[in-house]
Amino acid sequence: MTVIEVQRLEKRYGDRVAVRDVSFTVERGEIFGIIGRNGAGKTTTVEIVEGLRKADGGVVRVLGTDPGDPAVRQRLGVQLQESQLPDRIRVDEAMELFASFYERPADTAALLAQLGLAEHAKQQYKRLSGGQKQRLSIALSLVGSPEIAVLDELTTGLDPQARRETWELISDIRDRGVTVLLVTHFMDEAERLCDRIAVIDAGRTVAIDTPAGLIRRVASGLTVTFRPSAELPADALAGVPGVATVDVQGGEFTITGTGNLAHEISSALAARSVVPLNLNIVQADLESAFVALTGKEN
Ligand SMILES: Nc1ncnc2c1ncn2[C@@H]1O[C@H](COP(=O)(O)OP(=O)(O)OP(=O)(O)O)[C@@H](O)[C@H]1O
Repeated sequence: MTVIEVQRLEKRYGDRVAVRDVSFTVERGEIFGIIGRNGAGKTTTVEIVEGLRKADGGVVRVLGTDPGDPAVRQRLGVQLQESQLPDRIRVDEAMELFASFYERPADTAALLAQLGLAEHAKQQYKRLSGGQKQRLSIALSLVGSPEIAVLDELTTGLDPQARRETWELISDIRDRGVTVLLVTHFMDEAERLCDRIAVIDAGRTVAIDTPAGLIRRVASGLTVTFRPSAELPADALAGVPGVATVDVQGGEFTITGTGNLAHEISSALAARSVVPLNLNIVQADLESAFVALTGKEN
């Protein structure tokens, strides 16, 4: 069942076009990611889904109705940006305050416990660590027992351990039946967490697929680099099985392709009595797919 539908969305700020043509649908129970580099239009898109901004063109439906509809807002959990809570508010006070906005609030003490914040309930917001603040912002987004949680740049500023813990938390939220719309510019986060991903570039959706599907779409699964131990013509490996492209820069060969690429290359080199020095084999990941799809480093 589709819970969010975005078709040909457009949004301008004055002369600046922030969103040109964004379309995607989110199905109930999935973690749907939106990835793109800074300024691609991700936040503008989700703020329209949240009912915080109005679209200039296109169609947006959330749970079958307009995103601004108060009944929809009751069913949607939105993550606050860090600066939006007063320094002195206590964790439990923030939870009670946000719970009061909802008709069907969750048990705030149980939610704090689930997010590992029970022992910080009486602490002031300003005294929390970055990871604790982030967990509180997730707790606040869940306080209304939402069907959909919209999380924007979830792990920015967290250390690797806190990032991993946050990822587990998001998986848990999904396992409890909440649909998650996740905005991120971290490729590892998207690859690890999301069931499907929309890639947004310069205000347009350029691809929508599973992480594995996006990776498969980019031509080659493997990249092999090495320096030959002896003179090797640039076209020496062109006909080797699995080889898609060969590039030589400053004596270093970079070969993309599929299949048993490293073995095939080593055999071809051995036949010429050449040894591959500094041999490196890299499996394609979402980062490389993203670069191939958008033509830019993130
Ligand atoms: N309130 C605003 N007024 C004017 N321009 C804006 C406003 N908000 C965003 N923009 C511009 O719209 C474009 C898209 O911004 P948006 O924040 O949606 O992108 P983003 O993909 O979320 O980027 P980031 O990852 O940096 O948050 C950018 O060029 C941005 O400068």
